[in-house]
Amino acid sequence: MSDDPLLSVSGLHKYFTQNDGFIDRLLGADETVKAVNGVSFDIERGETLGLVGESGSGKSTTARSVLRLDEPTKGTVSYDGTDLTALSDREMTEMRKRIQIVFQDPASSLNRRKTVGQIIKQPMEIHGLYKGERDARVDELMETVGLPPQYSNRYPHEFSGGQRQRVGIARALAVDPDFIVADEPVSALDVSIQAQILNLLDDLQEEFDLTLLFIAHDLSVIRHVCDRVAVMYLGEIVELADADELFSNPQHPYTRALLGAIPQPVPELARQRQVLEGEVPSPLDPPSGCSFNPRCPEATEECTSVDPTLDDVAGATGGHKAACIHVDEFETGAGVPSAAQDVDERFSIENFDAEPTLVTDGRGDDDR
Ligand SMILES: Nc1ncnc2c1ncn2[C@@H]1O[C@H](COP(=O)(O)OP(=O)(O)OP(=O)(O)O)[C@@H](O)[C@H]1O
Repeated sequence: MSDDPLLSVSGLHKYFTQNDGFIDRLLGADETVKAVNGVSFDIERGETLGLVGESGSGKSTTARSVLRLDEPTKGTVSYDGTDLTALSDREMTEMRKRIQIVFQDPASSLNRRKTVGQIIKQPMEIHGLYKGERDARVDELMETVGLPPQYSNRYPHEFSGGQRQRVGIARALAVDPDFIVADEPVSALDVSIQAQILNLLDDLQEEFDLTLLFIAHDLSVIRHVCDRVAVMYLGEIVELADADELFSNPQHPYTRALLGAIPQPVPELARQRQVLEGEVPSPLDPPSGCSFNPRCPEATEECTSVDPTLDDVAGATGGHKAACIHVDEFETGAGVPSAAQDVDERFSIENFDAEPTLVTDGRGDDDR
């Protein structure tokens, strides 16, 4: 870690208060959803940090709180030395030129009534950028993301799912940001199209010197694009490591279980894997002690009362941390023997060079 990360998140909390009904409010019966509960991480310039975990673990809320799309309850978010949580709304709007987001579902995140050209142009208009050159810039951005510029006057429904996500990426690039949050950018897409979009993001990162926070629930996707990975469970980071280290030497039982969920073609290895049973508990009523203990195959009595902190893994390199009181008792590198190899095969290079085909029949569903 350098002393000068682009993004530094410290002690971030986001609690939602639920008191839906009139009676609840009258009785003061608030219920607190601890969606993000004390998360800290840095992202270096030019780095891609992956945030992974099951649905409901708090990944999107972490990203939204970093961008102040949800106001953080507590904690600091330092971006290039500026504490975002202390900025006025006007200052934050100004800062959003530098920080953009790509959403999961391009179908719902693009305005159906606007042409893709208008959609890509809009951030430039909001921020008063590229006056007089916006049309030319739309064409250039469409080319950059692999879409023919002559289709800029078409509507989102005339494009396929993968192409719509390219439009979402072009929109994010329009204001020339240096940091992009990609919130499950390929989850809604077919696997072969996922590879194209991941490859595009890889290329763009290099071309535009981007720093990325990449959110996914699928470790295979994370493996392909991320330099480092933070594993989230019930609002907390339970493991943080370089991507190679995480895949070859997973420490937290939750990470091991997530790795075990990656499809395993070798029957012998498939039998060895840990199965993750049950669901993420409600953040309205988290378990005491380690929040993973009710589902953890390694849990002991102590785990029901001791809340583990995210500590350095003994003997590991590259800032590998895990939040588990039993971590030093586990066998090193004993996660899922060929998980890394499976993932590499799934996103093999053959999947990467397919040219996008534009949908011209108006259905726009050929590559989802
Ligand atoms: N606006 C909100 N009001 C109340 N609870 C919320 C709100 N937004 C999120 N939550 C809750 O916070 C928890 C974390 O949700 P979040 O969407 O951040 O998880 P996630 O890991 O991104 O999952 P997913 O992949 O399904 O989006 C969930 O229990 C969710 O129901």
